[in-house]
Amino acid sequence: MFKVEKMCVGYDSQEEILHNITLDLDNHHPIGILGANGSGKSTLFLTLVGLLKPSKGKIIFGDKKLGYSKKELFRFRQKVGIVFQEPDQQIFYTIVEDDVAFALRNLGIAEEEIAKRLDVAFDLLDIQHLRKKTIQYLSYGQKKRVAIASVLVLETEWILLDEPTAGLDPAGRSHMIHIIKRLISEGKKVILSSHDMDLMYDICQYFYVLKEGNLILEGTKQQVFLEKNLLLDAKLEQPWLVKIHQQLGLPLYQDEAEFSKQVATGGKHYG
Ligand SMILES: Nc1ncnc2c1ncn2[C@@H]1O[C@H](COP(=O)(O)OP(=O)(O)OP(=O)(O)O)[C@@H](O)[C@H]1O
Repeated sequence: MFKVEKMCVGYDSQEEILHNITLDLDNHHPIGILGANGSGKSTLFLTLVGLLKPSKGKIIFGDKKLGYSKKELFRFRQKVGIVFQEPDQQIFYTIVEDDVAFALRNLGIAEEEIAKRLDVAFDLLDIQHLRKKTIQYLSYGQKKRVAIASVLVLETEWILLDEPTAGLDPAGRSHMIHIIKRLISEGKKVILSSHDMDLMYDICQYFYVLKEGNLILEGTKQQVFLEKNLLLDAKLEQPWLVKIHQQLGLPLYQDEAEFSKQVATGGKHYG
């Protein structure tokens, strides 16, 4: 069980950033947290992994209220991993493979097992060729993939990805989408945060929309993306596929692939 109940969060006691947030993260994977700049997505993620402590409310994980002792957080982080928006926030070592192995060595995992996990992660992220490189000289997109690798090797049940495509060029963005879809198909429970509406529509099944630290909308694709005015109010746009649906009266397709298939087969469901 992974739930959030009536949670308020601030960085200090003066200003509350998240207000009365309730989330049920167990159903409808993958989950998308939508919100404009400054709406509180990163703050929510920091709280979901126990780096920030709610001033009110609670997080429930596996039937228990999350505790904040070192021991409890250590155990929790074996289950829930986070990839920060800025890769530099989670890079500690100079050489890629040392950095990715860092947490595993801290956990006392055998070198043979570490080598195996690194290989799997490097293959998945297509960064085998970077393993001996100095991280400092990598491109932003390459650093992002290294940051994901360092979380993947922990083999957590959950992965939180904060703005995974921010700062990537179109090729980097497509590659990142491919990586996220692979993670999902391999059974990871993924929570994404982004204001990239097309990406979120394509990947996620259930959505929470934040506006100025308040949860203003939640639901499935149908329930969230047809709420044009609420989305605009949250400074978000409808995904292009939804705009087409509304402008042409087409059915709301699950994703681009379904849309293309319908168009190619003569759109038998139109009108
Ligand atoms: N370390 C901090 N100390 C104090 N306030 C902070 C801190 N980090 C973020 N904030 C404030 O919290 C609010 C929410 O910021 P947050 O980074 O969570 O939003 P976001 O939705 O992730 O934005 P973005 O899309 O720009 O990354 C903002 O008003 C921001 O100024």
